[in-house]
Amino acid sequence: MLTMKDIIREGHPTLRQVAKEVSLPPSAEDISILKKMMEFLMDSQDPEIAEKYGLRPGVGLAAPQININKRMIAVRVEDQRGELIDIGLFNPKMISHSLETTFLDNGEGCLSVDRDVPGIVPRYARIKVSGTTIDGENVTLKLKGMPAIVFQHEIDHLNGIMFYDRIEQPDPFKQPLPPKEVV
Ligand SMILES: OCN(O)CCCc1ccccc1
Ligand code: NI
Repeated sequence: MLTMKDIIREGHPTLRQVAKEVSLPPSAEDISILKKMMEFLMDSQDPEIAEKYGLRPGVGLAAPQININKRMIAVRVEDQRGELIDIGLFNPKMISHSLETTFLDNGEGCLSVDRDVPGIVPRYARIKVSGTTIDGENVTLKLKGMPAIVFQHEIDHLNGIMFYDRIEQPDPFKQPLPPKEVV
């Protein structure tokens, strides 16, 4: 099982690289890696297992965070209806997004960042993501709310982007402007 020692921390060069596309159909090895990433999220969200193995709870994980420079992400998060989105994707791609932006009031964190970095992290409010599942199925997901935010955080990792890169400086709590009204 993956534990925190498998997760690289900021300063490790892999977190700043652009990850490579996974060749499809996925190899047995890539499938195994993505399954382990999904299992990590499940373990990290189980209070007993998380406590036993010292896991920080996570709602998403990108392969570069375990020092694998491949375009693979796992997401395990509830949507606003309380539906669990529990998915691993090869080569996820944001194919469209809303003009409208959103953000988490308490900002974001990262399993690869062992410090609090306060500030507003602007994200698109609604996105469409395409990708290939563990079963080799091509899917397109329409996402909003927390799932949309988590997917954007994970896809950023595949492009070497950390959440704090998006915090407005010097005013980290400056509210992003709403999209211009189309008159
Ligand atoms: O890359 C995933 N990871 O570092 C775990 C934290 C995920 C996450 C936390 C807050 C908002 C969006 C995503
Ligand atoms: Ni992260």
